[in-house]
Amino acid sequence: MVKKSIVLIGFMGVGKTTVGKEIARKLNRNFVDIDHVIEREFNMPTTEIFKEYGEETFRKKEKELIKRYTQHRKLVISVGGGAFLQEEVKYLCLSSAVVVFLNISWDTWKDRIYFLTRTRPNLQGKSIEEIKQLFIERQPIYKDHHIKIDTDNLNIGEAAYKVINALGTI
Ligand SMILES: Nc1ncnc2c1ncn2[C@@H]1O[C@H](COP(=O)(O)OP(=O)(O)O)[C@@H](O)[C@H]1O
Ligand SMILES: O=C(O)C1=C[C@@H](OP(=O)(O)O)[C@@H](O)[C@H](O)C1
Ligand SMILES: [Mg+2]
Repeated sequence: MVKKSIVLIGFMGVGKTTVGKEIARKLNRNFVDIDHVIEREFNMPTTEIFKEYGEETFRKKEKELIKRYTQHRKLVISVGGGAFLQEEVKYLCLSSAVVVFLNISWDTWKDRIYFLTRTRPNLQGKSIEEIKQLFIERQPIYKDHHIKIDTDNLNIGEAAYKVINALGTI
């Protein structure tokens, strides 16, 4: 098994946090969810950070923390769906970790929307058409990765298993 840290990327709600936790449990590694670390540092949920300080401040902190955690080996790290908007973050992850893109189709994703809007500032106040547009616009930022896993029709355990299997092949 690779000794590098594993970084999970993909659109909001694809399962980076839940699947990441499960991968870490199965591999007996420590798990870091960058959004959770940011929320702990600001002592408020992401939605409040966006409202109080703005997205730019959030992105700055996100980059700082990703820089810190990608220096470690053997972690499983879930980054937010917008982290790869920052070229430096993308470069840091690709050069020091194994980047796993969790992929989901729009058809599967749209059935999850009701679980997500309350906690995702970038979905709030948007119509389904606008969210679909964001989903499409975001796809290019995930195109650089080491492993791609299609998660449609997989439950959380199956998705974690598929990632671990793929890690064994590189
Ligand atoms: N493979 C899956 N099948 C069904 N539901 C899932 C799957 N992966 C994640 N979920 C659910 O989708 C929601 C968002 O998952 P989460 O891990 O927070 O996504 P992300 O961190 O990518 O934003 C949660 O309610 C989670 O339980
Ligand atoms: O895609 C985005 O812009 C964001 C995704 C969120 O993480 P998840 O991808 O874990 O939902 C979180 O970092 C923040 O709300 C911004
Ligand atoms: Mg998450």
